[in-house]
Amino acid sequence: MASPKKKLQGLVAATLTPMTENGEINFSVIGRYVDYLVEEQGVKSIFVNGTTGEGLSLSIAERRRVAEEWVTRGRNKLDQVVIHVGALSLKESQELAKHAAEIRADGIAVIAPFFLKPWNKDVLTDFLKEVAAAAPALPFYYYHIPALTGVKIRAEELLDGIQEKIPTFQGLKFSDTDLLDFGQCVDQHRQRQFAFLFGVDEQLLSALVMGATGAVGSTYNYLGKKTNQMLEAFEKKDFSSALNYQFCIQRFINFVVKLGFGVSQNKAIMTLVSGIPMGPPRLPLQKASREFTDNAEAKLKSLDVLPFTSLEDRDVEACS
Ligand SMILES: CC(=O)N[C@H](C=O)[C@@H](O)[C@H](O)[C@H](O)CO
Ligand SMILES: CC(=O)C(=O)O
Repeated sequence: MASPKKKLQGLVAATLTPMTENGEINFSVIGRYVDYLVEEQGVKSIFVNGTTGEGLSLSIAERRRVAEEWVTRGRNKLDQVVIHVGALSLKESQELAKHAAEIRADGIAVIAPFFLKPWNKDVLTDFLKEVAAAAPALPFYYYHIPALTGVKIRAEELLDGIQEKIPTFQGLKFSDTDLLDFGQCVDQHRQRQFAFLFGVDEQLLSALVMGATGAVGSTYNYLGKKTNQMLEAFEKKDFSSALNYQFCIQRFINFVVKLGFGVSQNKAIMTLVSGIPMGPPRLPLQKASREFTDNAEAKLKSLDVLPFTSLEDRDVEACS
């Protein structure tokens, strides 16, 4: 059984998968990427090969190599490296789970299969159980993202009795806006020491109120520092500061959502903010436009959330 050694908590960056202009994975920048997260963003845990990492658009061989590179580069620098091993094929998912254990990742996460779908809780649990069993020593997290998988089984229902079926079950990554469902997951399992990781970055403060123990998200790659300030304010019960930080983050996310925001745009923003080239996404995604990047840059500057912002760029929106 998985040792509930260290609980996954705080901010977890959902890593982007850097690519070269001709669409191959650019392994050479992953070391710099780790240092950037730790030193510039104060983010010490990562979630690899998920939505943001285009995990489902990579081959199994690529997913293995990407996972290996993050684990290797993150050694002695990162707290935890969780690998998303979800796939449509149970066999592939098991292979990836086993591999994650071999390379000594800190945990695995799985989304619901989304083409031929499980239609009820028991079938979904059976699938997850088979994957978890391929890595019996690794903490297992269910990754709930109904808008993308189309599997709308409520997390609260799924969690009911799950540890009896999946002894390594250790928590939930909840990427949905249904705070009734999320709150009931926390309420019903509080005593079990599960990790409740929220995945809608622009609403994290509401999830903290509901008992989230951490968060996994794409924007922590470049808004990690700002979000950490929100977490600190929340810890200190300084709710008005926490709300100011959340609103600041929301102003940015709301702005880019209106322009069209997803993995491609996250790659462009991360390249801009960190200076580390993330490259284009892989088809079926398309590279963000130059216009998007220019607009996002101007917005980040006006909000004063980034190191590159100079005082002259401040305006009334600036978040302090
Ligand atoms: C659908 C998706 O990619 N969700 C991410 C994590 O689950 C989030 O980090 C979002 O990118 C973020 O909340 C912005 O909407
Ligand atoms: C956001 C997230 O958790 C993912 O990219 O999978």
